Amino acid sequence: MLTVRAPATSANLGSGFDVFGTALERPADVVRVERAEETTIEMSGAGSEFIPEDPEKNTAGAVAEALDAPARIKIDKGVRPASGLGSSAASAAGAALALNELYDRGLSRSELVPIAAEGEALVSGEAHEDNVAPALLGGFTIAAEDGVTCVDASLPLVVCLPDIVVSTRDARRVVPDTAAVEDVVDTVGRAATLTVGMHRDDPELVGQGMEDRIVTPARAELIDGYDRVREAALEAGATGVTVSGAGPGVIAACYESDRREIAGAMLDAFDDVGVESRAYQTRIGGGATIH
Ligand SMILES: Nc1ncnc2c1ncn2[C@@H]1O[C@H](COP(=O)(O)OP(=O)(O)OP(=O)(O)O)[C@@H](O)[C@H]1O
Ligand SMILES: N[C@@H](CCO)C(=O)O
Repeated sequence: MLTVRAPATSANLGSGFDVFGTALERPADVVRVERAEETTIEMSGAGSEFIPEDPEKNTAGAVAEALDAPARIKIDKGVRPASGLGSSAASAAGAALALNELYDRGLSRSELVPIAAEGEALVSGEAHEDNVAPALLGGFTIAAEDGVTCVDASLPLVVCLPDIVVSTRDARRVVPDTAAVEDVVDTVGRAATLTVGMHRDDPELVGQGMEDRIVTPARAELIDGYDRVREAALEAGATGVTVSGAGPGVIAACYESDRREIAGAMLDAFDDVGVESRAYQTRIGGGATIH
């Protein structure tokens, strides 16, 4: 079978709601495909018992449909669903790259972004591209109306995933409909700072740019212990902390030398509020790869 490894991703990064995303070096989904008369999906791995194998309800199935590429698809989940680590997007991006190759469709990775986003539309109601873009292209991505821009960054990160489920669909319901002009001005400044920080692989600038007054405060309410975990990470040396994607994952930017201490502090802080969690010491990585 043709095999693709598709990385977890972290969307928004605070100031870039529905626009910014980064590929993570780990964890990842492994998607295997072979030609078939009709699409079937077999799931295994992290949280796979909660993911429908019906192609009409699975992000990989939506991609097979969009590419008119029926296949037997096997997905080994490294990324638990409803995590804020782009679980649904990893399978969609992996399937898009794999089926494009299997059927010789000849589409570029950029052209596959809107196709993989069909999978996101299936599960969250909107075809936002901020997870599938980095999952396909790697690095730090800016998914805007006019297309995706990619920066080849490799900043160290810690992502802590509590044993809480927050679905993207639910987390989108708490996003405010309006924002005060001064908050929009603050967001523009922070988003610009973060973008420069990514170009320079500068943890301080990226950390400053991860602050957000508009979407993150509403989402933080859905994550038990968020404020405590954020404080603990900052005290341990994180340069910025925010909700990863729609949550419940929490992401910290940092220097490599502080990663281990930050991971421990975040785990302890979740533990203090009675929530089990696991931490990934990772960095911004590349996009999906064919094996
Ligand atoms: N192949 C798939 N992998 C993961 N989740 C899937 C897949 N197909 C369908 N789903 C469904 O998508 C939902 C998980 O997607 P959701 O967007 O809520 O989480 P996420 O991708 O981990 O988070 P985020 O987008 O915030 O990073 C679950 O309801 C799950 O059953
Ligand atoms: N930008 C999306 C990412 C989650 O899939 C959100 O925050 O809702």
